[in-house]
Amino acid sequence: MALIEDYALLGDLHTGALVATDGSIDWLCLPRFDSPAAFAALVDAPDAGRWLVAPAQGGTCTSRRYVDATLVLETEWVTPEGTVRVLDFMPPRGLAPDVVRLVVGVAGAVPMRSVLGLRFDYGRVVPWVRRQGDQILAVAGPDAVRLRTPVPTEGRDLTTVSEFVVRAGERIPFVLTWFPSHEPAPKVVDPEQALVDTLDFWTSWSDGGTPIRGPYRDAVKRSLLTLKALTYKPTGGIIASVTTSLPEQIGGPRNWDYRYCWLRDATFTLQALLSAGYLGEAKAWREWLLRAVAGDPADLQIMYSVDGTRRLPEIELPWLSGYEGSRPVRIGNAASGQLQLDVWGETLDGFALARDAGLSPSTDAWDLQVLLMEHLEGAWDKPDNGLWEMRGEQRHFTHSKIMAWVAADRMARAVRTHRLEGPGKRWEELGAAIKTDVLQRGFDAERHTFTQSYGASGLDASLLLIPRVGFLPPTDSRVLGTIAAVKNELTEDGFVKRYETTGSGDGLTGGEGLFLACSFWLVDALNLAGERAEATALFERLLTLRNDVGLLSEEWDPKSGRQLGNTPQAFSHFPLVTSALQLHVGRGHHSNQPIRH
Ligand SMILES: OC[C@H]1O[C@H](O[C@H]2O[C@H](CO)[C@@H](O)[C@H](O)[C@H]2O)[C@H](O)[C@@H](O)[C@@H]1O
Repeated sequence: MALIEDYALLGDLHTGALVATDGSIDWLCLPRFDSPAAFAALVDAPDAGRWLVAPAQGGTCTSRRYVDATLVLETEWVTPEGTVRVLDFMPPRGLAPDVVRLVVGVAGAVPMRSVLGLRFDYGRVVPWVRRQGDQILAVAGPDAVRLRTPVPTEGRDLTTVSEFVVRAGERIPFVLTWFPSHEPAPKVVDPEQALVDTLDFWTSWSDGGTPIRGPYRDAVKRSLLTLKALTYKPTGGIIASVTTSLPEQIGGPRNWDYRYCWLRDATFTLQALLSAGYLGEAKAWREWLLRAVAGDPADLQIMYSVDGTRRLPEIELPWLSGYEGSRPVRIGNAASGQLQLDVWGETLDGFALARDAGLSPSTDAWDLQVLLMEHLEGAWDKPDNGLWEMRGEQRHFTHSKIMAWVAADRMARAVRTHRLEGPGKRWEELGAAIKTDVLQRGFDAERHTFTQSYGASGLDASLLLIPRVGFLPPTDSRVLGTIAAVKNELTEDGFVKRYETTGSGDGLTGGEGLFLACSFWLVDALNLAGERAEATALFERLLTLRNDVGLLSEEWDPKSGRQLGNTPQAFSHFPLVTSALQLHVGRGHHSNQPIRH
């Protein structure tokens, strides 16, 4: 079984595939990020669908890398018979999704094997497969897949197997294409041309941002490419991750479906993309948001599907055994029905940032911001589920209230400095009232720290964001006290937990790993407070947790030294970008300021 950090990402801005170091694609949803998986071995076993292309002797590759700043993956095996590379990629989407695997002989003559086991509907449906000339066609229900390759294929144990030898200088392609089963098969792509197109697409996207300099350039570029790969091109929606149910603790039940657009995650992603000069993505995000949240602001959801669908019922898939036995495997996400008050603040903060970063104004966008703010005026003092989406009793989360202050502050500022129309004075007064409330009820004067919720003693790493959002100055003693308390009580091996799960009342059993985003937020809080050396040291340790191709999942287990949770995770890659850029420029920035570097 592959480790979570064994996976590299392929993507075509509609969906994504995960390839393990043994050459097996173990996860692929077709045709869209949140469609049923055709390869679900990731959360079960090879029987649940996968596609292996590797030397016949099997085993982990010798090395792999992405080709320059692209999502073309090059996996190399040095074997006793010779050396072979497999180039894996998903070409920019034409009419249909394709996965291309190009086997390239480098030296000697290497016996190779391809084993394709398609299992539609998350491992459940074995398609009917028939041969048509040099291609095979697999059909079941709404799904059809065509595999085209010049090497012979044969059916074996409900899989399609090719055994062949690749010699130095030879290039042997496999092209897999999905299409709706009721439609004619799409035109076959030329694999070599598709390679050129894919390299061009990613290279020109990567060159399109503000040039990144400094020691963390490569890490930042890889994170930006990963964030871009998590955007759904037709709508501009940004998903949290391509996977569902990779566990927050091996064997545990905290396994969630992240193939959706959280307003919180998308706004943070926007901070990273805007700081890197990607205004086009910011515009697409704004359009997506305007469409998704249209309607009564009271009905705002914290998350939507990539096309803005609201209903995301959470169900368990009992036939899947889970990643290393971590059950249940879930699709859909019940958090979509929760009240998470921070989302208003993050969204309005995102709009403020976009304004200052030079995104052209839009009347619709301002009207929406006013409606959101007006709704929050009547809702900010309610108990909620908080940004960690706790499933226990609702309460007054300090972070949620701080983000309500952010909303009021950004809106009052927009009226004041951008001359936009609205009751600026009223919002200023509201901001002041929320601040007083937080300072009185969310701060434990005896321990000199902010607390997770009003009147409670537990801590919460989201409070590290206080200086970044500008709620208090970074060297305010209450901020420094909170940083010290988090470091003392919420860290393990220097990395940060989001909160202590035991006794937290989060409504869930089991525990979880250290949360990577919170560790980056500690970097930012230290950087803002002038502790640059400590911030840099922690940031550089965080970089060592990335896998061989620069990817991070959501969490880290310091005991086993393994990544945990869904992968790759936007919530880990966007703070990598914003922390790195702030370290590059030598000072911290507020969340609504573009990081000019
Ligand atoms: O751990 C409990 C919750 O975990 C998920 O939420 C987390 O991921 C979200 C997407 O990245 C992020 O926005 C949120 O802040 C995180 O807590 C899961 O989606 C929830 O259903 C679950 O309750």
